[in-house]
Amino acid sequence: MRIEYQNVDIAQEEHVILKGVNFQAEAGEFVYLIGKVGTGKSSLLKTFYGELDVHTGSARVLDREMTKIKRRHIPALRKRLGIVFQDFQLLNDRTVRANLDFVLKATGWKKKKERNTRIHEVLEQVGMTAKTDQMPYQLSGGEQQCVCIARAILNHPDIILADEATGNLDKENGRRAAAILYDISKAGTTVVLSTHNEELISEFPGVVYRCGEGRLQECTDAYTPLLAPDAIESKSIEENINENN
Ligand SMILES: Nc1ncnc2c1ncn2[C@@H]1O[C@H](COP(=O)(O)OP(=O)(O)OP(=O)(O)O)[C@@H](O)[C@H]1O
Repeated sequence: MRIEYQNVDIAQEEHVILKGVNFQAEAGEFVYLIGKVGTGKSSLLKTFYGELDVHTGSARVLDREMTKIKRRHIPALRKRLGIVFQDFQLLNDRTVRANLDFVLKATGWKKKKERNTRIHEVLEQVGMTAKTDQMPYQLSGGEQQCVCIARAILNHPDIILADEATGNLDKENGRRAAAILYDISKAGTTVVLSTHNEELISEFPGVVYRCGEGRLQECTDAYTPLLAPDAIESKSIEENINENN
């Protein structure tokens, strides 16, 4: 198991946002975190990369117990995670290549030739090699998000955490970002994607967790009727939609 939480409370300051969280994600799994604004999706993701502390229950991320992790061990953990934010956070004063090179240099890639090869590989994976020497502001939002995904996969992370990675994008670009993340998960990386766009779930099926009313609940099965043609035939679409809400 790459992430395994048992009975973990997620709190902001003194206020518990999610109580008794149980959450699991394995290698190669595509996991959705869904739920209304302010229900705790980002807070939960932040605990996975040590941005928000947890103190209760058992909270394993890779080989670390997050309730006991020391500050000094967090950078090593983060090297094994790829993090994709909604607001891109690319460095606007340098090209796509230089953005990616910056991360490689900071994570110990000494040889320029190897860095360039890796940059080419990740940009190819997200379909962005044509934009290698462009500045971020010369790219569309969707293209910038693809570069962010490329940046997140540079060091072959075990887990990708994507917080509303499709949220600022129009429908087609959101779909494109989700498709890239989905392919990455099929190659063995665990992907956890928080999203408001529940339409993605039918196209890119995965494990679904819903945040709401201070709890996190797995509800993958609630989506199976929408995915299985037999189940859809035996019920009206309205019935399926009502069931899933
Ligand atoms: N730094 C903070 N300090 C105090 N409270 C916070 C902080 N960040 C978030 N919160 C509160 O925690 C709750 C959960 O916020 P969180 O950002 O995790 O929700 P979310 O489900 O990710 O929302 P969204 O869909 O808008 O991103 C909200 O009530 C929010 O006001």
